[in-house]
This record gives sequence, structure tokens and C-alpha cells, in this order.
Amino acid sequence: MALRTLSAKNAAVLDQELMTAGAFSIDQLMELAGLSVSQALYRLQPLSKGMRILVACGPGNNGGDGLVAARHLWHYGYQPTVYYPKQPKNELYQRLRKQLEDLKVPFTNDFPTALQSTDHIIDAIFGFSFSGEVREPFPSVIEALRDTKIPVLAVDAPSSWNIEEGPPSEGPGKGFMPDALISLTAPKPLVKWYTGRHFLGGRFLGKHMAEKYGLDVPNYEGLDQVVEVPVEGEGEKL
Ligand SMILES: NC(=O)C1=CN([C@@H]2O[C@H](COP(=O)(O)OP(=O)(O)OC[C@H]3O[C@@H](n4cnc5c(N)ncnc54)[C@H](O)[C@@H]3O)[C@@H](O)[C@H]2O)[C@H](O)CC1
Ligand SMILES: [K+]
Repeated sequence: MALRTLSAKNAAVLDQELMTAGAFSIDQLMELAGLSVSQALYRLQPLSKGMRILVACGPGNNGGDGLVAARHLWHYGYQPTVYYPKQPKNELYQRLRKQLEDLKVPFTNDFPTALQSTDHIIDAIFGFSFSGEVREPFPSVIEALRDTKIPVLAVDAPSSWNIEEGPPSEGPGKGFMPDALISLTAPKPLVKWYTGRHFLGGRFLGKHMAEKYGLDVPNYEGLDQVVEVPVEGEGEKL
């Protein structure tokens, strides 16, 4: 049976509720989200299969998840490189960046060159707040993600996909189907069109909140922060 999905609007409302009534801080949620991303990557690409991970980060919290994941991956023994072309002056993102700099994790402004020497890519450019046409400097990056043969793990959404309506019918993301997706908290409606491997992460939802938002709490095992779920998508729009 298909997992119940969370619309972009409800995802934002749920996030706010977790941070008000739920008493979580954004740092906590992002840490758990980024930890989940790092565990999904570990499952897809054990260290023995290649250690070089290119993490493409956007300007919002999806990008923040990417920064957190890069830090955990470094501690696991990977060699992350971060592409982070739009860096807001928000204190949280600056602290995440500083933590990576202290580990000597390299940042690059040259995405095409970085792509030539990587084993796996994390797409942390846009999540549930993406809308409209992809703006600069991201169109060429999305095209590169679409065209590369290197595996891509998308965080929460394949960047440039409409959260409710799935893959775009034109623009740089047309035809972009990442090899894997990790949905945070719950899948978004776009999973209807998604045909790659699918993980769930963000293990912070209690039964009460899940029921309130009509969501399923997946069966995480033991210490795991991720669970792989069957593919639902039909991919008919591509
Ligand atoms: N509870 C959870 O599941 C949590 C999930 N997290 C992650 O947060 C993102 C959502 O973060 P948010 O900051 O709301 O937005 P985004 O990162 O998706 O993007 C906003 C960012 O992007 C810019 N933008 C929007 N549209 C475009 C466009 N067409 N072209 C260029 N730029 C665009 C916008 O201006 C903003 O700057 C969620 O998906 C999860 O990954 C949290 O980390 C923890 C809780
Ligand atoms: K993404």
C-alpha cells in the first residue's frame, strides 16, 4: 500500500508545529535530517565503493541538510566536497559551514570540474519550498545532475521537481530522475512520479503528530535513521 504523502503546505506547517508546540529547535531537526541523509548515502555507496562525495547545497534548509550530511560523511571516512554558491547570512548556516571548514572539508565554486572527480552526488539544492522556474546559478547545475552518469541521491525532492505535480515538463530539470531519494518526515506528493530507490528519514515524528497529519511512522530498525521503502512511482511524466 502506498505511503501517505505530505503536501508542501502541510510540510511547512508540520515543521512550524514541531518547532513551537513540539519544542524542537531547527538545529535539532536539521541535524537529524542530515544524519538520515548521511546514512542513506552510506547504504547506497559503502566506503569500499568510492569515498568522494560531492554535496550540492541550495540556499535554504535543504542545503542545510546537505551541510550536516557532509559533516557526518567526513566522520565516517568519506571525502566530501561542498558546492554552496548561495550562502545566506543566517547564523545557523554559517555555523554549519564553520564546522566543515574546521574539518578541512573543501568548498568549490566550480561544479563541472568537481563532478569529474566524484563517486556520488548529494542533491541538497531545493526541498519542499521550491517553486517556479529554477533561478541562477542553479539551471546549469540541475542540467549537470540530469545528464551525469554518477549516481545522485536527492534530499526530500529531486531539485526542480514541483512538490505536488512532480517532474517539470520543460526547463533544466526535464528528464531528471535521481538514482535515489530520501524523503524527510514523509514522502511528498511528487513520489507518485519517482522511480528510483526510495528511503525515508527524519526520525522525529511521534504517533500523535503522525496521526494529526495523517502520516505513517515507518518501521525504523534499531539505531537506523533511515528505512528503504518500495518504489511507488510510475514515472509517466518523463
Ligand atoms: N521536518 C522536516 O522534514 C525538516 C526538513 N528540513 C529540510 O528543509 C527543507 C525545506 O527547507 P526550506 O528552507 O523551507 O526551503 P528549501 O530548502 O526547499 O528552499 C528554499 C530556498 O530556495 C529558494 N528557491 C525557491 N524556489 C527557487 C527557484 N525556483 N529558483 C531558485 N531558488 C529558489 C528560496 O528562495 C529559498 O532560499 C525540506 O525539504 C528538508 O530538506 C529541515 O532541515 C528540518 C526539518
Ligand atoms: K533536493
